[in-house]
Amino acid sequence: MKAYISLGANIGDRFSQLEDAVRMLQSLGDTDVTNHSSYYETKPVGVTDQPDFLNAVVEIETNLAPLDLLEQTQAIEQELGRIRTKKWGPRTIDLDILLYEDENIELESLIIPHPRMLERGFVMLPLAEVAPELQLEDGRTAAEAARAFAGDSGIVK
Ligand SMILES: Nc1nc2nc(S)n(CCO)c2c(=O)[nH]1
Repeated sequence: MKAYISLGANIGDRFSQLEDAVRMLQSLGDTDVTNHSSYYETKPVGVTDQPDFLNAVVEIETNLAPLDLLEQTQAIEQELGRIRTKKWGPRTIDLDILLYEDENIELESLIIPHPRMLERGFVMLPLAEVAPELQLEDGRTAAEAARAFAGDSGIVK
C-alpha cells in the first residue's frame, strides 16, 4: 500500500535527524521508502517563534495498516529523542502521515488525509516533487495545489 509521510525537524542536527528517520522507515519490516523529496528550509508556521525547519516528504510502500504505521512513526520520533515540550514547540523530528492510499480515517489519534496538509507549503511543495500527479481530495493534482506556494519566500529548496 502506498503512503506519504511528511518529515520535519527544527532543533539539533536537523539534516541527520531527517536522514536517520528515513533510514529507520526503510528498516521497518513490511515497508520500503520508494521515493523522497529534496530537503526544504522553511520558516515555521503556526508557532512562529521557533527555529526554521528542515522539511521533506517520503513515499513508502508498506504492508503495515494505518494505525500500525502510526505506531512505528511515533516510535521513530521517540527513538530520535523527540523532545516534545510544547505541543507545537520545537522538535528534534516530526513524522506526519499525510496519505494512505485513498483511505479516509477520522480517529482521535489519526486523521488521514492530514487535515492541514493542503494549507502547508512545507508539505505540498515536497509532496508535489515526489508525486506531482497525485490526485488530492479536492480534485487537483499535488502539482496544481503546490503552485499556490511556489513563490513563498519562506520555503527554500
Ligand atoms: N515550516 C514548518 N512549520 C511548522 N509548524 C509546525 S507545528 N510544524 C510541525 C509539523 O507538524 C512545522 C514544520 O514541520 N515546518
